[in-house]
Amino acid sequence: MSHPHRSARAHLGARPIHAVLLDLDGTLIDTLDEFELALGHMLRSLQLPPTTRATIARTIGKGSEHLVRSILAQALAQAGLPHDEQAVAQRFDEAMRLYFIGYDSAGHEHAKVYPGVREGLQGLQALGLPMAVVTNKPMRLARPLLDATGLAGQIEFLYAGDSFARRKPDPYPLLQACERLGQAPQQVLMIGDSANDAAAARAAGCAIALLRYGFNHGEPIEQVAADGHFDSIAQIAAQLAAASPA
Ligand SMILES: O=C(O)COP(=O)(O)O
Ligand SMILES: [Mg+2]
Repeated sequence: MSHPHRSARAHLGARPIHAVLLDLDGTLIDTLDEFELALGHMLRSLQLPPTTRATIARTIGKGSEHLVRSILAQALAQAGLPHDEQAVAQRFDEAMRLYFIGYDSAGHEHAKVYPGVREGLQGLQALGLPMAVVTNKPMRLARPLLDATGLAGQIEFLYAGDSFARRKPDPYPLLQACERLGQAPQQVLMIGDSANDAAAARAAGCAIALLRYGFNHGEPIEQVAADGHFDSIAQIAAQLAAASPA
């Protein structure tokens, strides 16, 4: 589904916006509880010490392999076990398997859609903007989450962390999404919560709006250059609408 001939009704500053790409974790949905349950199951099963929510929040955003590898290395270190690359590699496949089992059994009742998301997506839809999700989360975790929260109905499609060989901060998935939406990247707005999203958007030539409530690898999001920093997606929709010519 593409909308290439519609004239722009939405603007961010002087830039006409014809479509929107959305990050998932930390942008649409607060998934910290699910991550905590899944990693808790993984660590308990491996008889390793638990991690903390703050550590998880700092480590989310670069895909499941990165998350599992980092948490595994830290838990091994904490247990006084070897935690070099080789030691981690030895347990990695089993850890991933346990992580997915933990994630599946966590269910989606813990997933919290952030305030202003449903209203914001409706506002963007009302401006005639087609939307797609571009996440680093693997498809088998991302798809059920969008279905369970009812957000799937508002987007055209989902590209996940394993949809392509390259993922954010590489611009490739964003460029593929722009092409499928039939829009030049310069007229597409990425909405995200991290430096990873911003780097991918910049490299793709997209505009980038960053949310203050997500997980920016534990760093203050204001430090990441963007076309705007916002408190909610509803606020972004309002700004795009306000800047639109009548
Ligand atoms: O699963 C992750 O690491 C992050 O996913 P995101 O790209 O939706 O923030
Ligand atoms: Mg994110």
